Amino acid sequence: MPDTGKESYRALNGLYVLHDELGSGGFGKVKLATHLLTGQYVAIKIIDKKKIGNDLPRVKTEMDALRTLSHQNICQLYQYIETTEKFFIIMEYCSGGEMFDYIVRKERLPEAEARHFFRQLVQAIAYVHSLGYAHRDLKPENLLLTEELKLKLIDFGLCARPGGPGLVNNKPLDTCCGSPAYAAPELILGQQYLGNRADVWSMGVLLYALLCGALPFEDDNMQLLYRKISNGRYYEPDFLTNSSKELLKRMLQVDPERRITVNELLRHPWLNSTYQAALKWQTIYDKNLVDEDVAREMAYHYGTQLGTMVGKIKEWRFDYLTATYHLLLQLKARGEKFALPPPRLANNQTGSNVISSPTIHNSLENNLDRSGLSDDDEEAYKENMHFKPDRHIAAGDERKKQMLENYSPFFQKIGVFSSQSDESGSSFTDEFEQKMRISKALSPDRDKKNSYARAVNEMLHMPSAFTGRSPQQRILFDRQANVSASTPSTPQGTLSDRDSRDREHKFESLYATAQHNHNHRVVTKPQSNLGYESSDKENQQKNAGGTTSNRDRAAGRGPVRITDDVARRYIYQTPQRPAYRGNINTDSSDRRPIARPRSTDRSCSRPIGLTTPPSIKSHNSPIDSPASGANSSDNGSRHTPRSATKTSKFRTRVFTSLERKAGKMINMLTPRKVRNNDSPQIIRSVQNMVNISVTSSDNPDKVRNALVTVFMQQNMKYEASGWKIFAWQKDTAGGSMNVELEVVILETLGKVGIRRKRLNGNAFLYKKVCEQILAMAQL
Ligand SMILES: Nc1ncnc2c1ncn2[C@@H]1O[C@H](COP(=O)(O)OP(=O)(O)OP(=O)(O)O)[C@@H](O)[C@H]1O
Repeated sequence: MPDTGKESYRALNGLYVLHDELGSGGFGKVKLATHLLTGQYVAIKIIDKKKIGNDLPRVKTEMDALRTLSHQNICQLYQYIETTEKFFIIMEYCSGGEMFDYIVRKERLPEAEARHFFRQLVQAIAYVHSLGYAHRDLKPENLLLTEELKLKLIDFGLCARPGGPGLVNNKPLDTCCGSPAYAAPELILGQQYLGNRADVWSMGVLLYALLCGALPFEDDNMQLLYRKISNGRYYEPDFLTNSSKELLKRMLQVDPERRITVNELLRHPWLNSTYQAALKWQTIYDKNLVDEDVAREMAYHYGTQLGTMVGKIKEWRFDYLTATYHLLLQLKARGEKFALPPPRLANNQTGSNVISSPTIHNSLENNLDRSGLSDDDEEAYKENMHFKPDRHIAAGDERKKQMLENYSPFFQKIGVFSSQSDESGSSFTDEFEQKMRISKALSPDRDKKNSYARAVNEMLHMPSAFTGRSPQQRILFDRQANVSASTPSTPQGTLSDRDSRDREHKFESLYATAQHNHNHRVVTKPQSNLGYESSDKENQQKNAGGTTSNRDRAAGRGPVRITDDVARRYIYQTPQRPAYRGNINTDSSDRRPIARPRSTDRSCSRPIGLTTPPSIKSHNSPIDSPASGANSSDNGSRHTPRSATKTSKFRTRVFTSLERKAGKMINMLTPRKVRNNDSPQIIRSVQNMVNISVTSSDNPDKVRNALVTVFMQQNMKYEASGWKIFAWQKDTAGGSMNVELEVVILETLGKVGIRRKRLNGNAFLYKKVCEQILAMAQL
């Protein structure tokens, strides 16, 4: 049966609302989403089972690792859902984007800042190794940043745990994997190797990239690249300090036996220079400890005893409960309110005798050690905390249209709820969700709007299995009952001391809030202590007026005013001009969308020096993790390794930024609206934009034609749709790169701009292509 899209996402109904795409891999995509109960953003990796085929073990490997690993510098797994068609991996959302983009923006990092990031990477890797894992695919694309520029390691699809749980990483592996430019010599020579030693080499390459803005080993020719790596000779720029040079030398040591170990790294003077405290690599999360405040809040919401709730949390089932716990814990760590909607039952009592850690996460998580940053670094750091890469901004209007289609049920719900707003409590999302599912399951072919509306209506009158009352009756009951008398005390006081208005409106506005916030770009920053960056004047004005704050709204608290304006925003459309396609390849199989190839194992059995380059098919080691053992080699031809696409075209000063050359360092911005269906998107704010090139033209048609002409001249594959042009190109490592260029109008400058976006693939190639195209277009 064909994948009907929405149907295959049914498992998320009532739990999450999907938003823009954050990135994509060979097997699927990663989407931004809102966790409805807490109103917090999450990232959901959606993997299509049909597409992964024999690579299923890689997903299992990643899942096993993510379930085990929990560390402040590793992207936290929240929930895992498997359906017949898909895997949904729900994770912490890292809104700061990829480390790669950060380096690109800064060209190269000052030593203190490089140290600041590198310390966090070493912490993560020391922890990973301590649990017997090796990551084996370390590169800047797999390091994400949070809004606060905390580093988070992702992508454990290639990791190995050779010794099994709890054993030190000392059993040799022989599966060569990862990205060629980051691979250790012993890997590319096809020798057996120790995963932890190989990771240290890749970290050396990473450190070099941070400090120099270039890769130490790079060549278009794979054979030459391998030769350079196995010789271990690289260029040392003069600006590197002696201490940096010494550290790099020890990490990029060809002989793994002589290479610095992670333990030595932790104590190395370069890492600790100017820092007051030694590196704390241990995790701040202890699975045996549950935060009492958070558990109490959840117990209150779910109408159960505290002891029972703690027990449930400690099962770490990675279900919605686990996700809710982690998200609340994060809110608490940031010093924000973490209230859930009112309880389903108002008469449950608290338990006691709980092992709890009310302060541990809070105190540790907030104490990211910045003592090694100078005042200047700190300023630059703060400034960059507001940097957000392009891909995290609202996507085009086509997506808005799609969202309108996808989420019309939510508007149905909003309609019902707003008419009930005085009465509606917030304790019935579960029933609602259940009803929606039942309704959809029973009548998949019926008009969805009607079935949702009916479900909502029925739900409002459906007697609860617990109380026998319908939600409407229960709201009245809850109001009459003295809730505070039956609610447990918390360290902050009784629950009734809290903002009851927040609670009453919470569920009523959950669905509305998620969509409203997202579409109005009330950025639900996980790190909202940095201040809100709403671009929505309406919201800012409301804030100034002292009504519901953006923060409250972002957290799903407080009433959401649903105006016609909200609905209007959904109808902005991407200009639907007939798509015209490049003249290169008319074979439909070669058209967009091209899924980003994943990193994958590749065989290194053929040592360097042979005329035929090593195959990129995988071969497996019996010593390797059991999961990786099932990766069959024939799969290598199905999925081009993403890693192979990322690093081959790396020249000296690869990070030389296009924006810098143009003197137009520009930051992320929020798209507003389009003028009409035939006009490009209008960008109002031009402050700090990084992903937009300003042209000298005020004629969008001319700019678009110029771009298309260059694509044609260059014989590049492209496809134009409306004001967007998608292009893709193969790189020497066998992968590909996809770029999107969009013609936009920069309102304040009165000029046409070109918004660039790397959809997937080799980041370095992306930069090069963008530079070439824009230079040739002479705009
Ligand atoms: N938690 C997250 N928060 C924000 N963005 C994310 C998150 N996880 C992934 N992304 C984005 O999605 C992209 C793809 O993610 P990821 O590398 O995990 O996919 P993949 O399919 O495993 O890719 P690969 O081909 O490298 O195996 C990342 O490069 C990143 O830009």
